[in-house]
Amino acid sequence: MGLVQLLKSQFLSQLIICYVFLVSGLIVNLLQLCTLPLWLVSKQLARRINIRLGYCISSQMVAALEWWSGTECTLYTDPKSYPLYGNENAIVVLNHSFEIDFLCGWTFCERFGVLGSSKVLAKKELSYVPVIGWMWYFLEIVFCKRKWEEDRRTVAQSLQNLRDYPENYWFLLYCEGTRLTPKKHQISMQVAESKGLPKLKYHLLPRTKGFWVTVQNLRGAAAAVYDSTLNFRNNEMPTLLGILNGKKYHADLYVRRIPLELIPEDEAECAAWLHKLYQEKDSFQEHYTQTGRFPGPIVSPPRRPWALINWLFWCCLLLYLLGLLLTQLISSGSMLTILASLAFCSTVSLGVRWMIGQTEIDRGSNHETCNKKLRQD
Ligand SMILES: CC/C=C\C/C=C\C/C=C\C/C=C\C/C=C\C/C=C\CCC(=O)SCCNC(=O)CCNC(=O)[C@H](O)C(C)(C)COP(=O)(O)OP(=O)(O)OC[C@H]1O[C@@H](n2cnc3c(N)ncnc32)[C@H](O)[C@@H]1OP(=O)(O)O
Ligand SMILES: CCCCCCCCCCCCCCCC(=O)OC[C@@H](O)COP(=O)(O)O
Repeated sequence: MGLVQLLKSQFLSQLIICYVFLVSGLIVNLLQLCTLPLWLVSKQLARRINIRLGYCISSQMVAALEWWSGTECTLYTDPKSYPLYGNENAIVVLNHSFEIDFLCGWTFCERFGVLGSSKVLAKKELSYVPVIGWMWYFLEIVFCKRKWEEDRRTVAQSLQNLRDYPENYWFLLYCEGTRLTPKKHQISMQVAESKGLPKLKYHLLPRTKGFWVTVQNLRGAAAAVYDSTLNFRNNEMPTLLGILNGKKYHADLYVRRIPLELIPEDEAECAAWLHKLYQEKDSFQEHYTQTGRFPGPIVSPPRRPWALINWLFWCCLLLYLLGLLLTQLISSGSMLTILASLAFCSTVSLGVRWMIGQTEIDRGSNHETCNKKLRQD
């Protein structure tokens, strides 16, 4: 193990990264809160400011992936579609099999200049996660309770609000609705069987309602669906803790651009279209397993320096302040202040560990396994 790798694997290095992320994140959340009155005066300006503030947070995680762990991301796509990426609104459909799939998504957003404005249909529980969840509130992220009776109205309304969004965005949709586990896969394939649908080997059966409502409400605002299939080389199952440890992974993403006009308007036809899409996605994963690559040419976008620059800025500022604080602490010699500082460090460490827990599949929800309709079936 080299010296740099040894440094990356040290608890202290990781604690510093977490401290910078948490403290800068809370500062940004506070600044976002301050933009609230501006929404009344100029909504579009408030949105543009929040895009940049949001970037300060999400790009730190991208920097950890790209610069700290050195993870490489390869894009397989049609060169004719490439110039459109980042220059139009799009709905991204991505497989939900890995703990850091969202982070790989963010990396591509960063490389195409839409990181600050990127959107997702996220479960409501994530809106309570400090820093990220609170940031999402100001970025008009669409939350769902995964209860269609309630979601059909709220999700449609939130999507309508995005129609006049001032900057290009990608709207991410995990149609599988939850992360893939063997148990969830088994149940999902029982549902497929009961509906007379072909079984999928690498995906859960897609939930079609969210996709339909998204396409219908963003028709005319989004130009295309980016069908995206992600996998990692060497059968790796990457984790956020691995990234913080400085472990390097290699992600491969296969993207097909499908103009939105090609997607049927009728709900049942749209659902059938999505099921067919997932059968195709399954065949791409099979191809990957067999050959170690996706079909089509590689057109990889380079990483940009902005995420690193933002990260270095926050590191310098917050480590300087921490240094000042520690110097005062040591010179004061007060036992109480020293104990309070230790308690602060432990809180940062535990707080971020809890946040990282949100990304862990083992701690995931039991959505699917406790689906009411399924139990009735
Ligand atoms: C060039 C580069 C391109 C791309 C780069 C890639 C990406 C970058 C893009 C953007 C990045 C942006 C942000 C990323 C950052 C962070 C994201 C992090 C995480 C957030 C993700 C989540 O939180 S995922 C969870 C929430 N999302 C969803 O659930 C979406 C999918 N779900 C739906 O659409 C649902 O339909 C619903 C939520 C709208 C409603 O759910 P509900 O459960 O109430 O309804 P159902 O859909 O289940 O309806 C009932 C029907 O389902 C059938 N059923 C029952 N059991 C199952 C089962 N196990 N599997 C499948 N189907 C089932 C049931 O029979 C009913 O059938 P009907 O025939 O009656 O419809
Ligand atoms: C700079 C690095 C600092 C690292 C610490 C940051 C930790 C913050 C992480 C919070 C990110 C929250 C995003 C979680 C995304 C996710 O994957 O959600 C799961 C859902 O889709 C589905 O949930 P489930 O039904 O449970 O599978």
